[in-house]
Parts: sequence; C-alpha cells; structure tokens
Amino acid sequence: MPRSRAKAAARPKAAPEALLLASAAGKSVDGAHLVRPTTVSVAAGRCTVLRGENGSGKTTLLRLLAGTTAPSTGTVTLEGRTVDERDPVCRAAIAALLGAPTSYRDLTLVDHLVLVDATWGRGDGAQERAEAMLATLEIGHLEDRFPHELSSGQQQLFHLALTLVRPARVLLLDEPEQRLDTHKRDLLGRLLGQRKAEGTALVIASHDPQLIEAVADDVVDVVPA
Ligand SMILES: Nc1ncnc2c1ncn2[C@@H]1O[C@H](COP(=O)(O)OP(=O)(O)OP(=O)(O)O)[C@@H](O)[C@H]1O
Repeated sequence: MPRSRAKAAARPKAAPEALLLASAAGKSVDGAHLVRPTTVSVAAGRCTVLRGENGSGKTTLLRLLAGTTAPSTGTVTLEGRTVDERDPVCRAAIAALLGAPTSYRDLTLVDHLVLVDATWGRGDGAQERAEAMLATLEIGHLEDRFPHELSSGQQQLFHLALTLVRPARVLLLDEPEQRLDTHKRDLLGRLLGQRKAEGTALVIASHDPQLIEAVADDVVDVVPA
C-alpha cells in the first residue's frame, strides 16, 4: 500500500456532519424543568434514539427539535439556521409525528394522504403515491374508511402514513411503535431503515429495545429533571 494511503486508513473517521442539532437545549416553565439541557444531533442517513423513563422529557425535546416550542436554554439549528416551525424552510425539511395529527371526519384515509401530498406540491401521481404508502403500511385495504372507523393500531399506522407520505429531510417520531403488534413493529423498523438508506435523518423517542436495536446509530439518554 502506498505510504499516503496507509496514513489515510489510519486516520480516525470524521463524525458525520449534523443536519439537525440541539445544543444544550432545555425547556422550563415557571421554574420547572420539562427537559434538562440536552445535546442531540443527527446527520443525513442516520438515526438518533431518545431513551428515558416516562416524564423524562423526550417529547419536549422532540418539540424543541421540531421548532414547535422554543428552548429556554441552548439552541436548536437546522444546518446552522435556528429551527422555528413558523419558518417555511424548517417546515419543508422536518416532518414530525408528535401526538395525533389533525384529521377530518369526512375524508377517507386515502383522501387525507392525497391532501397532504398536494400540500407539498408534488404534482401528478398523488393518488398513486397515497395508495402506495397505505399499502406499504399494510392498511391499503382500509383506504376508503374514515379515521374514526379504525382500531387504535390502525390509527397509528394511518398517522405514520400521513407523516411518511410527505417529502422530508428529517423525521421526528414520538414512540412510533405505540399500539403496533410485533409484525407491524418489524415492518416499521424496516421502513425506517429504508428512509435512512435514502438519506433521511431520523430522531425517534422509543421504549422498544428491538426497534432501537434495529434503527439506532446513536442513543441519547434523556435524564429526568
Ligand atoms: N405543558 C406542560 N406544563 C408543565 N409541565 C409539563 C407540560 N408538558 C409536560 N410537562 C412535564 O414535563 C415533563 C416531560 O414531559 P414529556 O412529555 O416531555 O416526557 P416524556 O419523556 O415524553 O414522557 P413519556 O415517556 O411518558 O411519553 C413531565 O414531567 C411532564 O409532566
């Protein structure tokens, strides 16, 4: 091996460049900590998992990363730009599933996905993309149902479909495994792995060791206040 090549091989691998970065970001209300100052970063094609006991602040941290809540301390940036959900650049880059998304009683599941697709201006093929996403989550047979006609696990799959159908460079998911059976959790792990391979950055709060094992590149333990 030429000398210069040997040197390059010995050099430590540089950490992947953060796409989304929370630097000592914390939130408190009236002096009470919702989440302690915590540092979290994620690069394109990587997944950071937030782990911690109930009430430790995982959802709050995801809200800070989504820019729906401003940090009381520290900063949250997307490629150096302060994250704020009111900023169209941040909204276009970040898709988040934090609690139940808005749904409409008189729209079917496939109508919801077509609506979301249209919102992002992707042009022709919205119906096909919507149907394909529902089929990927194995709820294609329910496409003409209304949201209130689903079981709780089917609702979770519908919410995931609504989040995954839109283009995004960053996905933030709060306990995406909740209410899913073992087979669907495996399916979710494979889907999230695919999104990583396509270059999406993922931050997930999870209590599921198998999902964490399947997708995590980094784990951040969120310590209760
Ligand atoms: N609006 C609020 N006002 C005051 N305290 C809040 C508010 N929302 C959440 N909290 C508190 O902030 C802390 C963090 O809540 P958070 O939902 O972020 O935790 P979590 O780690 O996601 O919990 P879980 O695993 O149960 O979902 C909790 O102690 C909670 O009681």
